[in-house]
Amino acid sequence: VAMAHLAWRLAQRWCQSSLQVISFPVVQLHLNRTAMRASQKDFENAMNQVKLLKKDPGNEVKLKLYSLYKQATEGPCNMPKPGVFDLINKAKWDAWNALGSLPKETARQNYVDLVSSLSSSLESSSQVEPGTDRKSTGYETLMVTSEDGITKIMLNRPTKKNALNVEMYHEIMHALKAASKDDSAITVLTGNGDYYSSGNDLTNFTDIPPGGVEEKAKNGAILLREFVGCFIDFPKPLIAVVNGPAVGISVTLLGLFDAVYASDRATFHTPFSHLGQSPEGCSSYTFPKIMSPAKATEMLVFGKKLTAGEACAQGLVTEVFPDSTFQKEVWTRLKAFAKLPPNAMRISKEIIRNREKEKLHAVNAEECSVLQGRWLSDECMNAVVNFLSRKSKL
Ligand SMILES: CCCCCC/C=C/C(=O)SCCNC(=O)CCNC(=O)[C@H](O)C(C)(C)COP(=O)(O)OP(=O)(O)OC[C@H]1O[C@@H](n2cnc3c(N)ncnc32)[C@H](O)[C@@H]1OP(=O)(O)O
Repeated sequence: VAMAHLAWRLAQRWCQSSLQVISFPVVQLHLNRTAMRASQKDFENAMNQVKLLKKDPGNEVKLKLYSLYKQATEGPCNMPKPGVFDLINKAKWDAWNALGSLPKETARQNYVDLVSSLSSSLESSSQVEPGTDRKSTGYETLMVTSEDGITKIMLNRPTKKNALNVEMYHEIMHALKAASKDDSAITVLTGNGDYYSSGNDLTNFTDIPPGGVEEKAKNGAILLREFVGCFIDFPKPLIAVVNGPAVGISVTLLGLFDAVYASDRATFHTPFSHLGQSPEGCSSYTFPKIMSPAKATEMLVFGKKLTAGEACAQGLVTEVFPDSTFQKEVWTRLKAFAKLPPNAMRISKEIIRNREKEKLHAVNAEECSVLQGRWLSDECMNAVVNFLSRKSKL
């Protein structure tokens, strides 16, 4: 009842503000309007043009762009309809669904035409030369780039401290799968803005499906297991560039990375007991191994927050850098790593990880099953309600 009440209050608030946060599909390159039928290149150029618009075209246009983009890339909407309280995703779903069986080619052309009309009415900030970088397309919660042998996956919800919403979980899995197959030598995860990540987006708990909270918890456990599984199985060196504070699942996952570089501004906090929850990301296994059972207990059970220096002393962080030189020093180092023979790095990682893989998957399954129960507990529900009704922060 408390959750439903809260969700309703959130819905009322979001009615006024939610559409402000609908983000654009992204990509690159500039517009070519010579062909009658829009080519894939025209489409990509148009997507980049959208990204460069200086002025916000308004929610209605953004929804139109979103729906045409989805129709052009995925065809008719066959996603389940989001719940009534999930206002942003429902607005997006409605717009996409309204396009019915519009052919992909027509959607692509309409997208290009719409962007063209916007570009002439709204000044764009700059032109990006074709092919100057390799930003990946279509992510709403991430910025993914690939250059110098490094695929960089940047969490990109800075106004929400890079909290992981359901879409971000899916996009990270997608980006990791793509990175595992691309020609980069190493993969980096980092955050945009002042936080690395504030962990699970606590509003994930408010969108209750028709099957109720039990179904929500079950779906959450399935998603979490698949998500963590992607980190367990990732085949290339995976490096975390922890640019600021990290909370919850963004901390626990660090035990599955091959190296962790942190700014001295970063902190590491897993307040699971405070939230009525329990450890995930295989941390119930990796943390005691990395830092001793007692130190792991201080973090995972008592919620002790570590500074970057402390996390380094405990072995969770590989090296700490002053914030003022963090990016420069870390990326210089990463570029040097990326020049090493990629197959040798991959095979060396494999031989290290293979010893543990089965165990890690078993731990992941158990943690998800325990968490599924925790999410249904009063302790957890009260903690989430308190955060969302602004009664508490970490
Ligand atoms: C499929 C499900 C898998 C679940 C896996 C299990 C994972 C577990 C975890 O990760 S547990 C950790 C959960 N995270 C938290 O409890 C953090 C909650 N956030 C905070 O305590 C604070 O926001 C803060 C300390 C991170 C930052 O505080 P402050 O600097 O004062 O900023 P704001 O609080 O004003 O935050 C700005 C803006 O971001 C929103 N926000 C921040 N973190 C989260 C979050 N985790 N979930 C949802 N929203 C978050 C915050 O509400 C503000 O939004 P607003 O501007 O008010 O719209």
